Amino acid sequence: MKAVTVKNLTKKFGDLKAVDSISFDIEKGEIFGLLGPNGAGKTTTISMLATMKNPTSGKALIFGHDILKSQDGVRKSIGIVFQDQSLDEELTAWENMDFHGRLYRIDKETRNERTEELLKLVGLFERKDDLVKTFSGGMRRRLEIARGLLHRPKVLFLDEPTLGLDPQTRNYLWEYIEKLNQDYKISIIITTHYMEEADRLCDRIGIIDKGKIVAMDTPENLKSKIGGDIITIKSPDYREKLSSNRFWWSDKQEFSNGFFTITLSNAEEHLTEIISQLTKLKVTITSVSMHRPTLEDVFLHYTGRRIRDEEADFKDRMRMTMHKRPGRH
Ligand SMILES: Nc1ncnc2c1ncn2[C@@H]1O[C@H](COP(=O)(O)OP(=O)(O)OP(=O)(O)O)[C@@H](O)[C@H]1O
Repeated sequence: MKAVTVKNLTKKFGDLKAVDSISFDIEKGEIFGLLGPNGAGKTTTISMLATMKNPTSGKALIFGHDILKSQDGVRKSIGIVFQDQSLDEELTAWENMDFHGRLYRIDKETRNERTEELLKLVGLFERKDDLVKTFSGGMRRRLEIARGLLHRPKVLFLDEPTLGLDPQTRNYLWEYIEKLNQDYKISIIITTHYMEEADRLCDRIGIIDKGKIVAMDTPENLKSKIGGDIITIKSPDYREKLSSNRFWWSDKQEFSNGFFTITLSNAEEHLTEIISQLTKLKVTITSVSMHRPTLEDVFLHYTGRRIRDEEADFKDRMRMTMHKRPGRH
């Protein structure tokens, strides 16, 4: 049986199709990523799968439980860590876990056993008696993940698990996520707008834009489908200086957000010539870089746009500011 089956799932808010007829399957033990910019429809998708929002149309099953007809069955099968923190800051780590266990009617002995095991898994056992309000952002996120696993879900939803965390904490969290996937063999659905996160963690990725899945495969296959190497030239006036010019060196050229991107094989052999041609045409070149295709290139290839990192970073900063406000739970 598939862990998750999604068929033509759609969610409309008024005229807006936030999720537009998406379909995918997830295997048992697989880490599946939904990668896309802010507003792409990632949170809405997992809210429907977690029975928190009803779809406008379409169907989804979690280990055979229909998200509309068997909501209890779905809820028992899933653990959720959403973007907004939902821990009680005035309770200790242990108390937060215990409270959650009671909600799921887990008996005391099992609760204690699992709480100890999970707090050890996420490296918080030593801090079990400390109030959550003394925890850093990364520790809180780890505690939320441990809590989401307490009732032994078969599928774990992680909505932007490392949003707003610094790179080092993000790395630690990735290690914990990998470890729990290996130790518990649970299926994990991650939403993220961080390409590196999707690349590192996910067995397969669905690239989502404006409510639609535009590509779906393993990170490696997605990148290799791009073909060749990528040369990125930052230039404010490329478009105006070259207008409709196309060069022999590649039929794959994109211009987006002030960056001119050329895809071709053996890029290093052609780089000097490309730069000299552009210089002759008086194109202003601010910087040049050359790399193997990344998931950002994959996104650009399928959508003609970049994942708007600036906007995402702005959102991260806003969230951090909000979380630092005293008294926020
Ligand atoms: N309750 C709602 N009412 C109206 N529009 C909504 C609602 N929830 C989401 N949307 C809209 O649906 C679209 C998809 O939002 P969603 O939150 O699923 O995106 P996302 O990919 O998760 O991005 P983010 O990480 O910013 O949350 C956006 O245009 C958003 O404004």
